[in-house]
Amino acid sequence: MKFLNDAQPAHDLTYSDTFMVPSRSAVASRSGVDLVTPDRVGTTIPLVVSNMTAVAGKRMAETVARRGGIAILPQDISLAAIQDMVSKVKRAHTVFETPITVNVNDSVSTAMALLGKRSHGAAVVLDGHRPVGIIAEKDCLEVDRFTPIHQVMTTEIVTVNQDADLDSVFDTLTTRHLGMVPVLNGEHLAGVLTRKGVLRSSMYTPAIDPDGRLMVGAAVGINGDVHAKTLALLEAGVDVIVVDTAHGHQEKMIEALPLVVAARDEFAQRTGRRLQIAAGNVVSSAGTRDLMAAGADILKVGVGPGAMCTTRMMTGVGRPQFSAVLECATAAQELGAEVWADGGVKYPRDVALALAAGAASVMIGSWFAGTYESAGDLASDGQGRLYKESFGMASARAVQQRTRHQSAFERARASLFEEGISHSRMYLDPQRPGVEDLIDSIISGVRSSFSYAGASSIAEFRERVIVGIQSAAGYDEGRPRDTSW
Ligand SMILES: NC(=O)C1=CN([C@@H]2O[C@H](COP(=O)(O)OP(=O)(O)OC[C@H]3O[C@@H](n4cnc5c(N)ncnc54)[C@H](OP(=O)(O)O)[C@@H]3O)[C@@H](O)[C@H]2O)C=CC1
Ligand SMILES: Nc1nc2c(ncn2[C@@H]2O[C@H](COP(=O)(O)O)[C@@H](O)[C@H]2O)c(=O)[nH]1
Ligand SMILES: [K+]
Repeated sequence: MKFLNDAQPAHDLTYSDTFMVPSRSAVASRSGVDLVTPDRVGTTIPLVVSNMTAVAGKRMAETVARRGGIAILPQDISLAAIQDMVSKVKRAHTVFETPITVNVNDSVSTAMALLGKRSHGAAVVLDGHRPVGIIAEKDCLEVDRFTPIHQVMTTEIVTVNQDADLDSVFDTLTTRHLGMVPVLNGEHLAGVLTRKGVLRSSMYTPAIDPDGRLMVGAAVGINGDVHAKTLALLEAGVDVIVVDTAHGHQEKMIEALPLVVAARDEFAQRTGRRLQIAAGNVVSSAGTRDLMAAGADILKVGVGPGAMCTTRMMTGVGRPQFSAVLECATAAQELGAEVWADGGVKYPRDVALALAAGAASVMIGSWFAGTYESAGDLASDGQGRLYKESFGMASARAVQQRTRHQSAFERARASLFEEGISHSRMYLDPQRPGVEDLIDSIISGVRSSFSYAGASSIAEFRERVIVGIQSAAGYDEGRPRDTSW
């Protein structure tokens, strides 16, 4: 990366302070841009879903991995729940989407409660294991909540065989005006396909493990038996370990990392698979180097940019994120490591700028909280707008949950150090209510950024991109206006 006119900034920069200047480009098509990440995790797009309880669960993990990213399951969840989630992600199909299923004898209220869990807008109705109908929200309007589903479902359903080619499935969906089709393996339901899903399968490459199953990561904290916790996550089948704490550049982290590395190496010796270890959060080259020396392969960068984060207002500590990523990525790459830019992403441009600063991948939490696939339950406000509740992992709410096994005194003490928001509403964008809709917009934005820079890969983008510094008026000029002024 070069600064425009070689102007070294006099102060630290946020994503909003920066812009990229187009260069002469030989990239003929945005579709030709390859976004495979250089962090050796195995993702094919540079997106990681934050380990936040309100965001990353099994539906998020499966959906994001199918499009080439990865979600990190939070450290606050019990091992049994992690094992269950990982096994569900690993059983999910890499092309067919996992449907919502209900039983013919379930009530309409059951279907209504489940429809908001995925973006299909409909559930497949099963009689035993056999699909016999489809139920959508429109079928549930103006009927009694206790009505059995078989009385209101659509029974004339079109299905496709699992061996059908995707082009013909797309044609079937288009000509029959269908939102989705169940995919059958014999009589059994193997998944569903939607028009957008078929298109996406032609544009994205799933993030898969050596056995061809979708990838998922998990986080571990720095307290307790870190070695045993890491081994348990590895045994559960996770594909990357994230050692996560607010202040990553602390000695407890430097002591914990070698324990994580030892567990990873033991696992590698037994299975032949050596996974990457991400650790953070840091915002300086000194922090980067110390955590690398302690064994981190990937550094997680960001203190205070997160949408749920009150650290900067509580403590004054942190660092504007563009500069933090730039400094840490430069230090990491000198020694053969990579960084993830963690937090503060609100627009596709922020992802492109994080990559310009040298990130190998970008972590997103709150933006993805406002989607069907995030972990929370869908709610509706007074005006009928749909939202999900989100909260920070250092909020009173998360700390209470995390410390539930400690003494009342310990819990009260921990609650004094709250550095996050406990309740926030993340509204679903009516145009982009599913996480894949957001991924589409991010990835199309980033592919386009790359083509403006004349880069067809992350390595080339880093090499070629020219970054300028703008005033608040410069940023404002770039915003679209949806009303006259
Ligand atoms: N990226 C960011 O800006 C931030 C992210 N978070 C996220 O919140 C979650 C919880 O993290 P965390 O609060 O570290 O909780 P943890 O439960 O992981 O505790 C971290 C440990 O580090 C000790 N510690 C020492 N100094 C600090 C410090 N300044 N901040 C926090 N811990 C410190 C704590 O001791 P003691 O409690 O006794 O002080 C505790 O033992 C994580 O997912 C983290 O990523 C939280 C804040 C900022
Ligand atoms: N200071 C805090 N930081 C938090 C908290 N919960 C999460 N986080 C960090 O934010 C990012 C996600 O950023 P976003 O802008 O996409 O939401 C996450 O990965 C953590 O590093 C918190 O309670 N306090
Ligand atoms: K913030």
